[in-house]
Amino acid sequence: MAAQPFLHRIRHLLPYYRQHRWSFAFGFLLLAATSITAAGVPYLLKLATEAFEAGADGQIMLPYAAGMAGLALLHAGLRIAARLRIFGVGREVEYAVRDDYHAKLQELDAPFFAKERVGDLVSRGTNDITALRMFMGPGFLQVSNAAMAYTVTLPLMLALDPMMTLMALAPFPLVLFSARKLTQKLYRLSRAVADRFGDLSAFVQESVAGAAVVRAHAQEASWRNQFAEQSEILYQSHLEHARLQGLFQPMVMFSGGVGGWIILAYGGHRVAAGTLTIGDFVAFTGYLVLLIQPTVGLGWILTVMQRGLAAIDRISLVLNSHPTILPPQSAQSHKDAPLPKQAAISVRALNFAYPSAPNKDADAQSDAAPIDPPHALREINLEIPAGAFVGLAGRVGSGKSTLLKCMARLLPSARDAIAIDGSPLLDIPEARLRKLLTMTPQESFLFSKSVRENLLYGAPGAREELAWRVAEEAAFDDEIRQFPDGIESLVGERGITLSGGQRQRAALARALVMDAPILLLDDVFSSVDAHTEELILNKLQEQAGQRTIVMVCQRVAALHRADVIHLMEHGRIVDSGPHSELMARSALYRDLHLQLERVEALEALR
Ligand SMILES: Nc1ncnc2c1ncn2[C@@H]1O[C@H](COP(=O)(O)OP(=O)(O)OP(=O)(O)O)[C@@H](O)[C@H]1O
Repeated sequence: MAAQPFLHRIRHLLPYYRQHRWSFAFGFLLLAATSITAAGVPYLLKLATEAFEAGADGQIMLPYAAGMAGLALLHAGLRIAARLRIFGVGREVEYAVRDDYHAKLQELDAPFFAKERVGDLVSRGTNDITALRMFMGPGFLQVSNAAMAYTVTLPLMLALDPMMTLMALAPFPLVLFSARKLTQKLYRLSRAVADRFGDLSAFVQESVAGAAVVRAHAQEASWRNQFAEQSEILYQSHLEHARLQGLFQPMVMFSGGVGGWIILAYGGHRVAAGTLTIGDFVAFTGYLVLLIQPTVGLGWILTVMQRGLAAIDRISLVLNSHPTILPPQSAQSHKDAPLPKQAAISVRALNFAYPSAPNKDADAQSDAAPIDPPHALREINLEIPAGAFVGLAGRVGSGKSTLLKCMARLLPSARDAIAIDGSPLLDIPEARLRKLLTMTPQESFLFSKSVRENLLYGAPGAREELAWRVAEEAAFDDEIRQFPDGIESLVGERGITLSGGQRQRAALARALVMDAPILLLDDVFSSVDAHTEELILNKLQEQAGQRTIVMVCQRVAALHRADVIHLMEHGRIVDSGPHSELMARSALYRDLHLQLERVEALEALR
């Protein structure tokens, strides 16, 4: 990564630079004016000294003093304006990159999130974007400042005395040489700090999300030790980074100091010998001081730039990622077509394998042949007529959820593998697909908003009556009435203030709001008692024939009601038929049924 050309690495930033190019150019002009006004002060000092030498009285100093004060004021004003302009652009770019980063996260799909850690993604979106702003704002300002200071001051110094200029700058090549040498190391350490910070954020995120599990297994001490270990690694990375930075900064200051000593020794000797006027000597010293500040800042600039580049590389990993399911090319034909009341689904020779998890020892085993991940779905063929009530049954891990996710286009499939009403699933525009089909996943995720906002999530402008209607269909309305603030009660982050069964019914009601012709339900009754489940199924069955329902279910009562049940085993559909037929001919189904009945009988005893 570090070897990639600079422009290639910052290519994501170029459009933002382009967008603000006039602001940057104006900021740059202001900086140029700042450097010119700064260089004016030593020149006035030279004139004043020369006038003094020529025997002028104190009165004649006044215009010089006033000129210097005026220049200093102008200099301060210009510098403030330049900083405001360039820092402002840095903030604007930070805002836009953060927006794009968030939009990209919304666009990416399940396979991307399967390999990334939430905490690390948060760290990229916060910490790294802040580093990026430092790169774009203060970093850019200091680089431009140094460039302008050298461009304006060096010719003035050379015009005064080329030999003395060369002597004063003699230590600087050493600084530039060491800066070049240190850059790569500084990048490596900056990247390590950012990566370790990402690791720690991911750990903290997991700690918070799994706090109850940690406590339930009495693992607090071990978890604390693991945190301390991660924290120590980050601390060491910071320390190593600071050591390098600490080495460089004094070195630059020392070189600047050496330049000053040379001027004093050599310049003083020249003044004494009468080959240099005191005025030129004073001006020369003033110019050198103007160069020392940006040169001393070089250590800081290098750090900010390398940290910024590390941040760009980390953010680019996300911005360069693409969803595995690409938006359809032939969206036009669907654009204005009315939604059907019901829709049929056909699945042909569908195969699916999850991508294998990244191998931590990949480098060590680079010669080993990659292991093909096992297929989660194999040769699935299904015809689900419009308005059908279909059940999917099978042992744990047999592929039921994967099949539903493929149907909902949350996981990728071959172009001709799944069709809705004859149209390939991949050709249906996203907005239309989400109106055509709603899926309620196994883990019901709720937002930290009110119950009403959660239920109406898919129809934000809808009236409260709709929320109550779907809540009733999901047998959730009575409980909502008992909440302290009724339908306006907050559900807490991820629905933490609700029971598992309440969360499931809230998620089901949220899906019902969409009123889609196809409803895909992934085990939404697992935490709901048998009586409540019965109520919901009755409601759903009242709509039988009106919408197509495909339901993964572990409950006997639900399976009894399905028109047809597809029985899955090891990613295949091994049998299909209504409950009675499967009971008569499938040992696997009878076995499963028996297990489910036992579980339900135990639940009834509780
Ligand atoms: N994100 C994933 N990455 C890799 N493998 C996965 C992933 N999700 C599921 N699998 C694997 O795919 C197979 C099918 O899983 P799936 O969740 O579809 O089963 P299921 O029948 O729905 O199980 P359950 O009844 O427990 O929900 C399993 O072997 C599982 O380990």
